[in-house]
Amino acid sequence: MTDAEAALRVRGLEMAFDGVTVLDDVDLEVGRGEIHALLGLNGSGKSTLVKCLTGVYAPVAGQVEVFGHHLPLPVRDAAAHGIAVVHQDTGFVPEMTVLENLGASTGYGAGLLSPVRVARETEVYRALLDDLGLDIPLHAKIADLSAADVAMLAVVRALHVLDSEHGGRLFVLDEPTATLGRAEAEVVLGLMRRIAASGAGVIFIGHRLREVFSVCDRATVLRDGRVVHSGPIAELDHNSVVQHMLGQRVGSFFPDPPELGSDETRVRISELSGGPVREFSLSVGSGEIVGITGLLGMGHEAVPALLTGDRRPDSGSVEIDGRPVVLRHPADGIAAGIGRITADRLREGCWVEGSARENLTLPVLSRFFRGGWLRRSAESRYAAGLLDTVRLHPAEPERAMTSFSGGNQQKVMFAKWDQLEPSVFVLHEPTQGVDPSAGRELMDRIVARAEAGAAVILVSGDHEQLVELCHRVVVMIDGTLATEIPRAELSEERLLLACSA
Ligand SMILES: Nc1ncnc2c1ncn2[C@@H]1O[C@H](COP(=O)(O)OP(=O)(O)OP(=O)(O)O)[C@@H](O)[C@H]1O
Repeated sequence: MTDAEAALRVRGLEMAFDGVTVLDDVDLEVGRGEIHALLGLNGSGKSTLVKCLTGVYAPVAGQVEVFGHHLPLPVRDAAAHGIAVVHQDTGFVPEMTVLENLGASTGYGAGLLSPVRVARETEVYRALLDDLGLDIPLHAKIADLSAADVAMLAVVRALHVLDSEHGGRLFVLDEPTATLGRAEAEVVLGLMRRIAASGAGVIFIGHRLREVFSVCDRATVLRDGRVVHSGPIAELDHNSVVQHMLGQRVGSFFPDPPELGSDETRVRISELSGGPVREFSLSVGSGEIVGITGLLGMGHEAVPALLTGDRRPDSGSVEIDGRPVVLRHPADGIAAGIGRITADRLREGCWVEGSARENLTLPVLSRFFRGGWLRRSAESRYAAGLLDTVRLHPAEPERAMTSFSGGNQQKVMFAKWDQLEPSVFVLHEPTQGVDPSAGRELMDRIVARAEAGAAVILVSGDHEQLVELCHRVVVMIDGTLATEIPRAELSEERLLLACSA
């Protein structure tokens, strides 16, 4: 690649946390107009590399060139150098409105004598959202939006930086589609193609390899902080990518669901209504894995909160093992034996300021008190054991959640709920942000939980996962159950058709 063709050149990048090397002599080249996949298992160093490019972290050594300009390290004011990023953690302030969040990120009205120009900001962002076909109210609070809308807004914000006077040209997307259904992910992928076609360099970090293959030109694979492969995407396939990530051959990416032994109903949901969900009925048997899906906004993403007491239903009933359960509060769900993995781990379900131990033992803390004293070492040993069950290495329970990679945070959340051996396990996008190998491990655990007798409800926009893992899948349209597809008839095409019917 000549100087004129390169959007980004990274040479010999080194980064360490507390003396532990996490990026080791990393080279990366991204051309103008190219979409470049940055791939690797959870914790392989992808996000850290991006954070070095944006100045969040100061690398120990290395060189970074953007469009032929050598950037002194640590990078300062990445946007001014033309680098726009959508991070996994969007950093939006939940209590502020969409407009306030977007405006704050580009510094409107930041000076003493430059008041916030609400009308102008509204106009600019309305036009950007309209351009992308997004119907997100600018005056809604971020906290009230779905995870998918928030992901889209993060792209809008980065796009605005690219369009701004800073004139950004290198667009980095760190798992922008992780919480999105297929149709919504397509919007983001389409946006990436447009940005690349305009001559920008695009780095795409994602674990959904189908998306990577559909949109990327070249790929670089990191393993334990080192580049183990870099080249055209056409030279790779699903298996070879995963082999590069793992450094060894892998088996299937999905386990089969367990054989169904009995037709005993574990959970019966009858005419449940609340939020966008209307008169939703579903029965799931012991050992059964049932998927719920739909296009964004069709109500499937609101079902988990109704089933776990996070949102009080307006009407309808839920029975577990023939006994009615009242779901007014999350504690009601836990008491009834309902476990829940939330789709948005940073906002719900995870205490990000806490350690892995504090997160893991929260639901069972009383077990570790003796004579009014917390037996910290027993608690810590127990937490380490749980980390081992999800093969999280290193199994260091005292580490802050913020220092775990996104996929490893998801593993901690899984272990937290799985330890309670729920009789109904409601999983909302359980493998989002998890690499294919760790995803397989989590899915094995899901199957094991079903084999142990739980009714598993898998709410997901990942059609491939639903097809492989579920005994049947129900599709929601306009808040109600529209179609039910048995395993024998399940295919991604069938699901897509049912969702868009
Ligand atoms: N602030 C931090 N302090 C200490 N260690 C960190 C910190 N941030 C990341 N790490 C460690 O650096 C390594 C690389 O993490 P990074 O988040 O870059 O991985 P990743 O490839 O982006 O993973 P994922 O796909 O799960 O997002 C991991 O071992 C992680 O635990």
